[in-house]
Amino acid sequence: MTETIIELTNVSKQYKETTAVKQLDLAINRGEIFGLLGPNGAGKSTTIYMMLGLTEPTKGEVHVCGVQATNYPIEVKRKVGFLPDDVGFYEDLTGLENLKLTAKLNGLSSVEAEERANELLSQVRLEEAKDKKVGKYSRGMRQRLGLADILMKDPEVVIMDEPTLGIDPKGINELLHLIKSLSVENGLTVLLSSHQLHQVQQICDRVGIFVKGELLAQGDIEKLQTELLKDHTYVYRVKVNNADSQLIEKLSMEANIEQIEEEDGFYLVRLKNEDQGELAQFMNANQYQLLSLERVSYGLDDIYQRYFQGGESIE
Ligand SMILES: Nc1ncnc2c1ncn2[C@@H]1O[C@H](COP(=O)(O)OP(=O)(O)OP(=O)(O)O)[C@@H](O)[C@H]1O
Repeated sequence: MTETIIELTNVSKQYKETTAVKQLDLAINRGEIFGLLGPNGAGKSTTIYMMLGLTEPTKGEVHVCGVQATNYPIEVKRKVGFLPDDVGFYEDLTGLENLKLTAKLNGLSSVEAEERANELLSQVRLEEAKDKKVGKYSRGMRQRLGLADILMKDPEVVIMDEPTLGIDPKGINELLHLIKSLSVENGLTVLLSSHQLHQVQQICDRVGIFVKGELLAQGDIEKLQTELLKDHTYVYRVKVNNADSQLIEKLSMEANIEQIEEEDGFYLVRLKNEDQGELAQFMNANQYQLLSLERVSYGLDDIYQRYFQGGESIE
């Protein structure tokens, strides 16, 4: 049976004139990896801070592990591990020494701390670097140590804000696979934010697409594909020999035309249905010489790049 572990109900966050998050309903299930996907400024960090009880929603309710996050942030902190942008470690101490300190702060004895720290270092694949000073770690290694640090308190949920930022491609792959295996092995619920579709696509069970504070679509990648691609099924790339300034205006008055834009000397025309014959007829009737007419097939990545990455919302 699925159990909701993070639940946002009609949540909005207003900063003066900026609406950072708008009427957000979101339910994340225990054990799943959920990706908050969206361009910069979409409202991902604000949403995460509200889940952690670090900022108060202007409207709506946030529950995490059954706790009302806004009123009980300390309770939430006990159950949720948060990996911030850059975890503050003692740079002059080794990875192992840093983790042992965290373990002791969590109430473990010296012997237990040593044992648990070593266990976690091997889980995050840092055994070989455990005696190296953290100041010498790469960003990817720091993030992995950060994960070990939050796993020390056995959290039910791990939340990460853009965890792969500033890491090289190999490090990104290692971190993403590590997140996936930690979630599977420990039954951890993971929420991570990212502006990179191909990253969340690799490991997330479900993804929510955020644009300008609104969750425009959510579901597994397959569902997102279907939902987002359905609006982009009938797109044609058209080349006209004698195009003039009136072409777009005239064409947009045709019944079957949903949208038209110019790109690199071509027209990209989105039709309401498959009837491309109407397009050819229009050109003929208006004395435009059609040089080419071809169907464009989009992938999810194309749509994300085109309509979301730039911060525009889909029509
Ligand atoms: N403390 C604040 N005061 C005023 N406006 C804010 C504050 N925090 C965020 N905002 C605004 O709210 C909107 C959402 O920001 P948020 O940081 O949540 O987006 P994001 O998706 O996490 O983007 P990024 O990846 O750039 O952090 C932005 O327009 C931002 O400028």
